[in-house]
Amino acid sequence: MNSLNTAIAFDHNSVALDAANVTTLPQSGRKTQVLASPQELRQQLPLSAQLAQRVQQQREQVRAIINGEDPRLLVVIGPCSIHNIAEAIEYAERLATLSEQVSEHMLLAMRIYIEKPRTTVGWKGLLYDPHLDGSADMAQGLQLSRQLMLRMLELNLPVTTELLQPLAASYFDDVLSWAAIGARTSESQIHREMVSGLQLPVGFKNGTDGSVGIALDAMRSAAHAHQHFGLDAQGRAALVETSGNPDTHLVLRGGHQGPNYDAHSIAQACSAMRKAGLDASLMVDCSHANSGKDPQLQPQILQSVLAQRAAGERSLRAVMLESNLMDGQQALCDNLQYGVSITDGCLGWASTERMLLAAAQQLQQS
Ligand SMILES: O=C[C@H](O)[C@H](O)COP(=O)(O)O
Ligand SMILES: C=C(OP(=O)(O)O)C(=O)O
Repeated sequence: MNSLNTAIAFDHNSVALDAANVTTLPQSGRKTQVLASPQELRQQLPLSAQLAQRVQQQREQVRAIINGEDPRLLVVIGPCSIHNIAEAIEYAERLATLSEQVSEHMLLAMRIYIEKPRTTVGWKGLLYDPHLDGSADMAQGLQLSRQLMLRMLELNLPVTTELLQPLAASYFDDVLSWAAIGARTSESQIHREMVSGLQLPVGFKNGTDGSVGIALDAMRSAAHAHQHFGLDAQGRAALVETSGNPDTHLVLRGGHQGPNYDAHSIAQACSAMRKAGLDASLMVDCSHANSGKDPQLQPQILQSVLAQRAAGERSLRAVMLESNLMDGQQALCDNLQYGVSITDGCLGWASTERMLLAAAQQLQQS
């Protein structure tokens, strides 16, 4: 077992799994193990009243930016995925310091991405496999993920993530200030239903093929009340009733045809949103298909967003950036380099800091 995420200061007593917790349904081909319920995890790792108030304030700030009432730029930034808790905390401490320096012009929120949607197969994230060795210790994945998010709140950083597995959302949604629905799931009714029950701002990404329409349909669906299948607080199968989420927006992340952050693509997206009766509120993802997965291109994509804002484009309210302690990416192996992503390539800290300080100055002048 890789000891990467066991030798840290968090105390993480995994929920003991005994034979009674392991079941195989007849003729199903599936073995199941019982995990802590959302309520149990929240009781074990509670959000204090003080931090709960902080989350409410962070959500209000994100909402105000997304709805165009606060002129600052929302910057959702951090590693493509979290695989090492100590590295994530070091990154967060640096980001928290930088956040204070740029707060007049930008709201920095950290990516705590614990679930990764894979094109085919691959490591699926801290939640699923915290030891990085296929042992799938999800009991510990749940604990480590929530502990890390609480630590981010103590550092005064808004916590953001991609909500990939709808059944996992209630383990974490009380601590989040913003969430993404990824390119591979924006078209999914199940994800739209989940978003309709969240009390936080959510960005729907355009599809991997570049289609923006699916994200706009998603926003309209998520604004509605739904009844759907899900979990209750005790982790039992439940009918879930939601009231609709009005705080959603579009995330442009490029597609198979190339980037979609240029002025023409932005104008097209805004016009489609208005035609659909939606507020034209956009985040540009400077990574993924907008950068062709070259992390070093992210500063120039951010520059394009800033130039468009300076030229009067008011729909550009947020950006996403993939950044880590060190540049680049590495394959998952036994001898990992410190601070380097094991999923998509990231911009290293030195370039990240330079980029954001320069951006803050530009925003001041515009
Ligand atoms: O953001 C991360 C990746 O782009 C996404 O998880 C898909 O990764 P994959 O194509 O390497 O599976
Ligand atoms: C997987 C991600 O993005 P996308 O859904 O755009 O591929 C991500 O932001 O980590």
